[in-house]
Order: sequence, then C-alpha cells, then structure tokens
Amino acid sequence: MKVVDGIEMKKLDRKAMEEYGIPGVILMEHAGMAVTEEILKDLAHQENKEIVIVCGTGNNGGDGVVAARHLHQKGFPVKVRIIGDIARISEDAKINCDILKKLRVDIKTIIDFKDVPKLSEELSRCGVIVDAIFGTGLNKEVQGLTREVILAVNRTNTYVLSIDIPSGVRASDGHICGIAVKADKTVVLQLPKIGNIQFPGADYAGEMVVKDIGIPHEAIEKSNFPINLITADMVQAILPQRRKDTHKGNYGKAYIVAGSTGMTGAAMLTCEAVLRSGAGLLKVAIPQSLNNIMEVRLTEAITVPLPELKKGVVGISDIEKIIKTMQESDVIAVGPGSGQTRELEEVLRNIFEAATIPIVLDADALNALAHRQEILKLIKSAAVLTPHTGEMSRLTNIPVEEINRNRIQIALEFAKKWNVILILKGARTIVASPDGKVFVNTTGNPGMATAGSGDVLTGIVTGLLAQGIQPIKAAIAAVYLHGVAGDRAAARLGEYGLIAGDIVLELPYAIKEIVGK
Ligand SMILES: NC(=O)C1=CN([C@@H]2O[C@H](COP(=O)(O)OP(=O)(O)OC[C@H]3O[C@@H](n4cnc5c(N)ncnc54)[C@H](O)[C@@H]3O)[C@@H](O)[C@H]2O)[C@H](O)CC1
Ligand SMILES: [K+]
Repeated sequence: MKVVDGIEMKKLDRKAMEEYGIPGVILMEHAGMAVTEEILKDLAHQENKEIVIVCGTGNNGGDGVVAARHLHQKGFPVKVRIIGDIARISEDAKINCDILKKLRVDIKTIIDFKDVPKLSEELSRCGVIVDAIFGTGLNKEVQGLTREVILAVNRTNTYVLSIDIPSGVRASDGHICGIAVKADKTVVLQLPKIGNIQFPGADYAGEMVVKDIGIPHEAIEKSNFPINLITADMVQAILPQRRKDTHKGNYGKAYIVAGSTGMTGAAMLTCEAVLRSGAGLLKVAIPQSLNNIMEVRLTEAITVPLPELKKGVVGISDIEKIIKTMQESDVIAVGPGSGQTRELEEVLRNIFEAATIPIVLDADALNALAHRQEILKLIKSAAVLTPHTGEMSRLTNIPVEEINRNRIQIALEFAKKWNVILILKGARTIVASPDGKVFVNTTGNPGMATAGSGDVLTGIVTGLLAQGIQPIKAAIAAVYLHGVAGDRAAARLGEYGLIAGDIVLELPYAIKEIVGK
C-alpha cells in the first residue's frame, strides 16, 4: 500500500476528477460516508450519542459536513461548528453546508475567541468529537482561534475521531505545526499519509483505519510515488510455502562472522534468529578461544573456530578460512559482536572483493565502514546494511536529530549512493532500496529497544536470504516479522521486561501467524 504526502494525494484527487470524471463532491460524499461508518462503530460504545463535528473551511471540513448529514439522517443529534471565515469555505464543502442548513441541522460558525467557552462546554458534554479542521491542506503553524479550539478539543475526555489526519499534523512528514488534535481514531482517506505513519505525528493518530473513497485503484498503481507501507499481505506473498519433497539443503546455508570476547551473546542471538527464520544450515565463524562457549550455547549451528590474531577477536589472518567457508554458503553476515578493530576493515574489504552471495552488515561491521565507506563500492553482490540511527549517524556524519527529521530521504539517498539495501532501524524502521523505493514498517514497540534486538533482526534478514528470497523482499519481511515477534513478546511480557531472546522465541509464532503453518 502506498504512503503519500499531501501533494501526491492532491495529484490523485485531480486525476480522479480530470481523467476519470469523478467530481470532487462525489469523493467528498464517499469520504463522509466512510467516516460515518466508523463513527457509528464508535458510537455503539458511547452512552451519549451526541456528535459535535468541528470543521475547517477546506475539504477536510467538507468531509465532516457530509458525515453530519448522514448521521443526522440516521437520527443522531449532530452539531456542526465551522471555524473561521465561512466566506472562504471550499466549493464542495459549501454545497454540503447548504444542504445541511435546508435540513435545519444545528450548524454554527466559530469566528471569535468569545465563542470558545461555549464550544468547550459542547465538546465536553457530547459523546464523540469529529476533527474535520485540517487534512492534507495544513500548510503553516496553527495559531489564533484554531489553536484555541484544538486546545479545547484536547482538554476534554471525549472520544475524538480525526478525518484523514489529526488536525495540526503535517501530512508530508508528521511534524506537529505548533499543536495537534490527540485522536482516539483516525479515518485515513484512501491512502496513509506520511504524517499518519512518521513520528511525532504517528503518536496523535490513535487507531488508524484506511477507507477507500473511490479514487480508481489503477490511478494509484500507476503513481510512481516511492513510499510504501509494509503490510501482512505483502509479507505473506514473500514467504515461500514449503513443498513436501524438500530437505535442509533447500533452505539454504547461512554463514555468520560474529562474536568476540564478551560479545558471544550477539553472535548467539543472531544465530538463533537465522535458524528460527527457517534457514536450513548455519555456520558461525568465531574466534578460536570462544569456540567452547559457543559449542555449549548453540546446538543447531556449526561453529568454525578461527585462529585469532588477537585473543578473542577475528583478524585478517583468518581471511583464507572465512572466504573458503563463504564460498560454500548462500549468504554471509558480518558484524554482530565482532568488536571494533581496524583488522575488521581489512576482513570486510576481502569479503567484499570475493563475495558472490548476498552480504548482511550490522553493528561493528557498520562501525568499521564508517571510516572506509568507499570499500562498499567493491561489493558485486547484493548487500543489506542494518544501522540503527546512531550507527547511521556515524556512517553518514549526519547528526541523529537531523536523521530523525528526515528518515525516509536520508535512508533513500544512502541506498542509492552506495547501491545497497538499507534498513534504518528505529521508529519507524525504513527499508530503502537502490532503485529508489522505500518501505515503512509499523510493527514493533518501544520494548524492543533492548540489547540484542538488532542482532535478532540481522539473523532474520540472513535466514530469509539463505532461503533464496530476493534481498529487498527479505529485508521487508524481516523488519515486519521482527516487529510482529516483538509485539507478541510485549503482549505477553509488557514492554519493560522484554529482552531480545523473547523476540527470538516469538519469531516462529510470528511467521506461523503470517504463513499459516
Ligand atoms: N482523495 C482524498 O484524499 C480526498 C480528500 N478530501 C479531503 O480534503 C482534505 C484536503 O482539503 P484542503 O481543502 O486541501 O485543505 P484542508 O481541508 O486540509 O485545510 C483547510 C484549509 O485551511 C487552510 N490552512 C492550512 N493550514 C492552516 C493553518 N495552520 N491555519 C489556518 N488555516 C490553515 C488552508 O487554506 C486549507 O485550504 C483532505 O485531507 C481530505 O480530508 C476530499 O474531501 C475528498 C477527496
Ligand atoms: K482532520
């Protein structure tokens, strides 16, 4: 499913009207009916059935006015409150306002601060507040009377339903324009906006419901807007159904270069996640001195002890053995707990030059790359990099705050520049492909911000790649499954007590939830 900004949505609106001849007032009618459907569901839980619909003078307000008519028609007590200069009302909204007046629905304009106390009372007394002030047309900081009205809405304990996007959240990036409505539910029209998905805006949406309002699907498919939401259907289509006549060789040979003294846990978590993601075979190259520990901790993986140059750390002297095992594998992952050494840069350079299989780079491999990004150009096969925002900052020399203000763009630029698939972990995790496409993940929770969670994701990516899944699809499915497993763990344990091992334990169930077996 595409995720759009206001400009792209307007383009699709215009295409629907100009190329398909669907009048805007029809789209508004569909929008109002879709909103009505959701309000009726929410009203079912409310004692008080009165609805106050707070409208702006644009088409978002128009959607609210259409919903008012349908609710009135169904016998619900409706109050419509239009903020601002009614003379500026959009054409389609005016058509609907005039109909409401003929139906003698209670419709008033809020034009002065002195109207706010009365409105506040109405908002506190009703069962549902509908926020139809701003949608994708919000284009500056919210001030003055509208600011006071949004403050009044947020001060009540009344259930709030926002149309398309909570008013005050910018559709293009989720920025809060001074103040925004805190919604219990947002009825998103046709396609999610970036502001519905990206924080901080995503925090204001409450439960999100996407409703079709009649924009032709073929027009949406033809749009080359690059941002997509990762959905369960998308992941289900990616995960191969298993044939009966198969053996472990069919599910690939994964190879991991990981671990160093004190960091065997990272290697262990990655290995477990590789196998729990369905890979057939797994070898893990670890420093010789850690072999006994790993042999004890890992039952299903084969350890490949490397004669270490420096105790407990993989070094360039091991490269022969690493390359040889790599050439017998279907995917190689480097970095979890490897230790930050200049040696690792050399190991990476050799691997990049020799690899004909997909490469997954995480943690210390990314930190090593921070000094030597140019060696990424040596890679001839597919590469998936999995930085969290801090590692991305070191990789790009862009401050963390700036990355978080523009996650999608920064991830996309890096992927294109270095011809790699980039998983930028965080809220939200972004998967960016060198061909310019972006996939935004919305599964997962703050409980996953715990040591080792990233090692598990690396293992899932590696495990799916081992099974021959196309790299971009493996990255998409991995971040989604990682989040679903984390959500299952949080549902069982809460967000505080959740540790990375719990995500690994829930992973098979997450896969089963999607694949069905
Ligand atoms: N295909 C669809 O998604 C459809 C969406 N519809 C609805 O239309 C809105 C977008 O409507 P638009 O008229 O462009 O603007 P808004 O209603 O979002 O904003 C109203 C108006 O407010 C002015 N404005 C902007 N920022 C501020 C501010 N900070 N302070 C004061 N005034 C401000 C600006 O002039 C805007 O025009 C979309 O979200 C959907 O809800 C269609 O109804 C159906 C098709
Ligand atoms: K709104």
